[in-house]
Amino acid sequence: KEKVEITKEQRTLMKVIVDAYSTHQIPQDVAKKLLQEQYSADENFLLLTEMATSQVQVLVEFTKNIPGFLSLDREDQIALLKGSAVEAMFLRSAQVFSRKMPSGQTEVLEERIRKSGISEEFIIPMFNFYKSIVSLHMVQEEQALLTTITILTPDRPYVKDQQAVERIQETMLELLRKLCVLQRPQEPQYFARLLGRLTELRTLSHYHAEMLTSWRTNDHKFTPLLCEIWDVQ
Ligand SMILES: Cc1cc(OCc2c(-c3c(Cl)cncc3Cl)noc2C(C)C)ccc1-c1ccc2c(C(=O)O)cn(C)c2c1
Repeated sequence: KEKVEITKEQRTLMKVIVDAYSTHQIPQDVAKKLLQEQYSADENFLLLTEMATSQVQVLVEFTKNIPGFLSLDREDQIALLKGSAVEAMFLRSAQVFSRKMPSGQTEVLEERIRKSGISEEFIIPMFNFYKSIVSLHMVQEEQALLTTITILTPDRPYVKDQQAVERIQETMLELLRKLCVLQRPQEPQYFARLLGRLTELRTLSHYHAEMLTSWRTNDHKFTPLLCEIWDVQ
């Protein structure tokens, strides 16, 4: 039986990442709007756009706290953020469905996503993904590390120094592997299941590109930040 233990520096790394992950959250006033605004498809789209914009700001702040990220080439930092934003946001929005948000916000959020002009062909895989994340019952350390690993994917478009990204990602993968072994000794495949979700995320981000196109053909507007990070308009 492999004797797994977390080293002191791994514990420090874990604390930095989890603190950053829990500190940067969507502001309450944005989340509260979920319950207030009325329910038209346009109103829902507008709210989701506002949440996505806020989520990107949260994501940028979180990423800056990933040890080693700011020492990467600046253009590579941008390429990693642009390449991973949708995947990180799907992970984060899935986690909203994992932990019940206060006062029925989760149900309202689901309704607003279902009624925001997204066609059924994308709604189905999106909510299947949410279910697959909920079923993992991830703890916060796992959520934070899985998001970090997604951001540090070396083979995103336009990344020049992939080795530098790989080195940091490997540190995070090793830490997550140990955590899984320690937290779930009865589930030896749990780490592999977590990484399997990253494959699902890639598929979702391809669907997402089509979602954006169909929204745009219906003349939906995005915010400047979303246009920049998603290369639309
Ligand atoms: C729930 C959602 C949706 C969202 O984007 C909404 C969108 C998406 C899209 C879709 Cl629908 C689903 N997943 C990922 C994408 Cl990126 N694609 O385009 C849009 C907009 C531009 C219409 C962005 C962010 C959140 C989100 C995330 C975290 C929290 C949170 C917490 O952490 O406590 C509390 N609240 C209310 C949250 C809301």
